[in-house]
Amino acid sequence: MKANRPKRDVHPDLARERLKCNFNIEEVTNIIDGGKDKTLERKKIEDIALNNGACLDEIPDECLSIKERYENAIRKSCIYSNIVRNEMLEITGMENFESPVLRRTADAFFKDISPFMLHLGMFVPTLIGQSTPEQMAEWLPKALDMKIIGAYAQTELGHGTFIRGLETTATYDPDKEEFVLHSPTITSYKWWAGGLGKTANHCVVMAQLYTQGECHGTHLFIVQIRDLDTHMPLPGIKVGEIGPRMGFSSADNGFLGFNSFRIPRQNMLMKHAKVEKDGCYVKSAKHGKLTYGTMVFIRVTLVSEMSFNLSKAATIAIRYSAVRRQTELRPNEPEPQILDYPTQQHKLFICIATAHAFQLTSKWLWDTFQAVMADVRKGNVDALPELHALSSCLKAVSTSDALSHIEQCRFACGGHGYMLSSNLPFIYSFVAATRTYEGDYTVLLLQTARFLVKAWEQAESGNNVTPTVAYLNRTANTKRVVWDNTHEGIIQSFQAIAAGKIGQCVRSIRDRIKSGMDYEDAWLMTTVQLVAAAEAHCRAVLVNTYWNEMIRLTKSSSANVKTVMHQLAVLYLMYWALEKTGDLLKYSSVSKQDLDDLQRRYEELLAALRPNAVSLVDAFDLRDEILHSSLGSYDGCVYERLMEEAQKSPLNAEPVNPSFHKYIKPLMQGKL
Ligand SMILES: CCCCC/C=C\C/C=C\C/C=C\C/C=C\C/C=C/C(=O)SCCNC(=O)CCNC(=O)[C@H](O)C(C)(C)COP(=O)(O)OP(=O)(O)OC[C@H]1O[C@@H](n2cnc3c(N)ncnc32)[C@H](O)[C@@H]1OP(=O)(O)O
Ligand SMILES: Cc1cc2nc3c(=O)[nH]c(=O)nc-3n(C[C@H](O)[C@H](O)[C@H](O)COP(=O)(O)OP(=O)(O)OC[C@H]3O[C@@H](n4cnc5c(N)ncnc54)[C@H](O)[C@@H]3O)c2cc1C
Repeated sequence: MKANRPKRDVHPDLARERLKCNFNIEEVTNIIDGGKDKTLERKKIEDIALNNGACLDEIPDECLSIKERYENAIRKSCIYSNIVRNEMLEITGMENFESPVLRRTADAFFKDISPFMLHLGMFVPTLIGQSTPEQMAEWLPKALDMKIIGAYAQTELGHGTFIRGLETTATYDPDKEEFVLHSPTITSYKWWAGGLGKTANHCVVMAQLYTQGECHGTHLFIVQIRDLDTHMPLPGIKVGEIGPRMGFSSADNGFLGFNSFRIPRQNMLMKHAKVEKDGCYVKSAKHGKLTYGTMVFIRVTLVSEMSFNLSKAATIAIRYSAVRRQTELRPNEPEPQILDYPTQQHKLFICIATAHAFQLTSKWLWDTFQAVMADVRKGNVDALPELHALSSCLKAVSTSDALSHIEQCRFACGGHGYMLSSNLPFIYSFVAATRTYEGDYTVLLLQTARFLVKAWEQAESGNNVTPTVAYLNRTANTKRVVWDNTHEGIIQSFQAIAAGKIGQCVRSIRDRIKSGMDYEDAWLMTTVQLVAAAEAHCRAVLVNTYWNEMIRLTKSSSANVKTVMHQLAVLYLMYWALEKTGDLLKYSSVSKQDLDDLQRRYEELLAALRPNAVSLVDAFDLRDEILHSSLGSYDGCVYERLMEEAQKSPLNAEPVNPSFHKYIKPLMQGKL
């Protein structure tokens, strides 16, 4: 059901903030979107999706039962998919079905997540990345046209991280030219796949392939699990929803078990390896991990996804902080806007800067991903290890940083930030999951660490290393870098910290081996340091990439846009330098005086950014329908919206709840 929202005048405090803006907001929006044409395209897509009000709910999702919430999510997913299929893909181009604009516009329909998200987010990319041309011709058009709806079922009850340990089996039967899928134990049940519980009729399944009596490790299979007409699970399939969780409430994450369930031979996704009719196994991939390609793709897209979520949280918290007034600074003076407190600016301006850092880095990462994939298609897999290391650490650090900054945004909104109507709890719980799914934080940083240790050893022996670790060639054999408080100096210090930490890991591993440990134990004992080293490497990549991209993208900007973009990037460098003072003292010549100076300059920068704060979040150009926030709407009518949302609580539907007569009154009368 559609809800009509009253149009209100902009709150005078927000109106005054907007008058203070000294830069061209649209120019900054264009930079964030990736160009003027991209902004226009985004607006056009948003207009198509949002101007008919289909996304608005009379009753907030959180006030519905689990079943109602799911049914409402399906209703809206169907409306949204229809718009995507019929109107939006014409604008983005069919090949850009994974366009972040489509993903972001979907947020207007779902405070939480659409049950179809994994269909477009993982099922379709797996078809594209893992199928032969014949398989693609068979399934992709149906999937894009929503004739089949898919999920990605890899994780099992007993194993998520360790893919090689998955237990589901796919045993080839040459007589019938079929694979037999089986779940031999309770721990082998698929668990978690989004959209699997109630929505999907197909899924991609990762299973151990057995043929001619031999196990060939994990491979991907496409499996129909429900009847297309009745939607009933097919015989041999046990499928359901896994139950309530912290977020993802409308995503029907599911479980799935197979009882000797048969699929045709052609349902093994055979781009990188195949099973012939007679059962002969033929591997064509030049790299053993190409079947993990969908995960790498999602890790890459998550960096931009984190920028988006952070920009939403920052917009909410900064608009609210401009309207909220609290505490007298001096007797009898009006209470200041809480945005005037430097402590509030410290919590929030880094969120704007980080959203920019992630957005600019994500575009660069996406281009790198595309280039490496183009090489892989030509048979050259040389750059895959670097891409894996890069996408792993950027996924880990961007999701982790976004999560803690979003929590800061909630803290910055005091009690009202705890209200679901602020939308901050939804954003937080969505982002909390990203730190775990598609590879847990620690696990992915340890993957990057493997690459870094090898790179360090190469650099140590005088060999050139790949571009993202090229700093090792300069710093691997240097003890401490000379501190220099310019942006170049700070970037070099981050590289020196990374090189110093990686070197320390290598020495720890070697020392442990010398004292009698085998390599595995020496590595294991060093993993706390290895995680820290990979994080440091990621920070070095982030500061360097953000800075370079900011300079490149503002080359033809107006002077004031250059200034404000520059200020944000400097803020980002200083914030992290101050967060890492212990490391700087260890790996650079920084002195206490240098750090005191840095702190003072950081505080001055907060003050310099203050007048532009509201306009900087306006530049994210997030429509109210996408923000879903009583605290963050463009007009800043915070108190009216909080009250309006409170009226929607089902508990306010009747003046006296029946439980009064049933329990409270008897208790009061001593009759219970
Ligand atoms: C409307 C439009 C929609 C568009 C949607 C667009 C965007 C979507 C945005 C948001 C998404 C929204 C919602 C999505 C919600 C949820 C989805 C969640 C899905 C999932 O979670 S799926 C399951 C994901 N699971 C994991 O990630 C498991 C993590 N584990 C692993 O990746 C691996 O097991 C491992 C930890 C990397 C280890 O693998 P293993 O086979 O044991 O290998 P090793 O022995 O450790 O390493 C050997 C060697 O191989 C290298 N390696 C490993 N992985 C890769 C790789 N992927 N690529 C290249 N190389 C790899 C490794 O580094 C080793 O190399 P050495 O040289 O050191 O030997
Ligand atoms: C909301 C959500 C949606 C999801 N959607 C899907 C989906 O659509 N499809 C799908 O297949 N899966 C999905 N998943 C599953 C997800 O990919 C896994 O939960 C994730 O990969 C982590 O695996 P795990 O749960 O087995 O954690 P575990 O691997 O058991 O990790 C538990 C802890 O052990 C630590 N640990 C594990 N291994 C190591 C190691 N080698 N060294 C050091 N520490 C280690 C981790 O750091 C972590 O702290 C989803 C998960 C969530 C939360």
